[in-house]
Amino acid sequence: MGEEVTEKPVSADSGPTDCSKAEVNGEKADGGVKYYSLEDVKEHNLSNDTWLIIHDKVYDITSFLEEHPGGEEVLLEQAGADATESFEDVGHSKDAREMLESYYVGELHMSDRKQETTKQFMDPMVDTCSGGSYRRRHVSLLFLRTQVLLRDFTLLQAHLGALEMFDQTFCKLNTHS
Ligand code: HEM
Repeated sequence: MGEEVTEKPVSADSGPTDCSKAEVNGEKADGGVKYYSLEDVKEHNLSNDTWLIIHDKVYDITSFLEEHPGGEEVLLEQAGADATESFEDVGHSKDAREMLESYYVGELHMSDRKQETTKQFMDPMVDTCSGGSYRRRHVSLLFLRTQVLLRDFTLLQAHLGALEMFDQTFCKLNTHS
């Protein structure tokens, strides 16, 4: 293990035009972005060659293992795999997210991406790529909507009460006249 990824740059005329057509094994699509398949990433599961996938991005974190404040072990457990969930479960800081950039090597191939993750990327409500924050946002939105509905319902009840009072007063006036 620990072998190099074969990088075969694609020439402009023969190369794929979008990442869904890009071939695997670190092949470049237009724009110079490299795409790796899940199988490619799996090969980098050693302590001297450690890759991770977080939010469909591929990171070579070999040099970071010893620096990780959460310890080397937790990273090695995820070596060569998708660590998005564990990364988000810990609730890493903004600093930790920014650190990721230094280890970026490419993108996970479109065909290996999970539906849910792709949806998070496309959802304009999401300002981070965090699955946790996606869920939290939806729960709080649901909470807000329930509050609005309850408020509307209370207003409606008050409105109906007022109408009833108006009707009663009007009827009394009519009976007296
Ligand atoms: C390459 C990706 C990662 C980076 C750059 C990173 C970075 C960091 C940083 C900077 C901290 C300090 C606290 C903070 O600022 O949030 C931290 C803490 C931690 N990380 Fe990571 N981390 C990565 C991946 C992971 C993964 C995949 C796991 C779990 C499997 C993990 C588990 C932890 C834990 C448990 C702590 C807490 C340590 C503590 O508070 O005692 N990290 N990480």
